Amino acid sequence: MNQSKEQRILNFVLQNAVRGDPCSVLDTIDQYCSQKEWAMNVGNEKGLILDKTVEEANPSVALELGTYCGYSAVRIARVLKAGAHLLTVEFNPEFAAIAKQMIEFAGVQDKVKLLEGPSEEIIPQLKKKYEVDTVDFVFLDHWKDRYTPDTILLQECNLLRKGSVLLADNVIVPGAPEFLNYIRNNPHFQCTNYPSRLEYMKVADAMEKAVFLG
Ligand SMILES: Nc1ncc2ncn(CCCCCNC(=O)c3cc(-c4ccc(F)cc4)cc(O)c3O)c2n1
Ligand SMILES: [Mg+2]
Repeated sequence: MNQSKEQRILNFVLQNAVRGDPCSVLDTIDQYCSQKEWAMNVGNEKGLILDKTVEEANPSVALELGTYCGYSAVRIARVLKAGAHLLTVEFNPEFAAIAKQMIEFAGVQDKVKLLEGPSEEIIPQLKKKYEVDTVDFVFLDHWKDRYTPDTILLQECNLLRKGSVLLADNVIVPGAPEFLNYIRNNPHFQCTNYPSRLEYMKVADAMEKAVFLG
């Protein structure tokens, strides 16, 4: 059975990156995906925006929707303060298995909890099943038409607090026009747009930050 692209990315990391060194894992994924096979990791350019946003938010509890191969989970976990943790949600079992190995190889497994299932099922379970009070930071990188319903669901489940930071990937490509319309016209959120490039391509993309005002 021939390998998937995601398996090839993981194998390239296992053979070329330094175990326990998150930066070398990120650099190795970026090297493979820019030189060999494109993949939908947030990448290094938008990754720098992600780094700065996470560092500024300095979250105790972070949530990621759409783990994929674990690139942004490693990216986020490596800048979390002691005792903080990331919950990352992935519904594709093959991607979840790849991401689990990627996170462990990078050595950030103690900071990351990978939850398998669709966001719409996991979010309502966060308080009772995963003992979450509120989330301080959310990275939206899953189905682009789930950004709005899941932002509403987070509010309905009382998972946001005054100052919670949402950061959405791909608001230009593939695009999340309905989310931009919702969040920019919602008085409970303060929005900022960060123009950038689509990962590994000379194509414009952007990230949108939205701070919950309570
Ligand atoms: N509800 C739920 N709950 C949990 C879940 N876990 C996974 N999923 C499904 C996520 C499916 C992948 C989402 N990501 C993207 O589609 C994506 C695409 C591109 C892209 C592609 C082709 C181009 F030509 C240009 C750009 C670039 C990106 O950076 C992207 O992030 C879930 N859904
Ligand atoms: Mg993305």
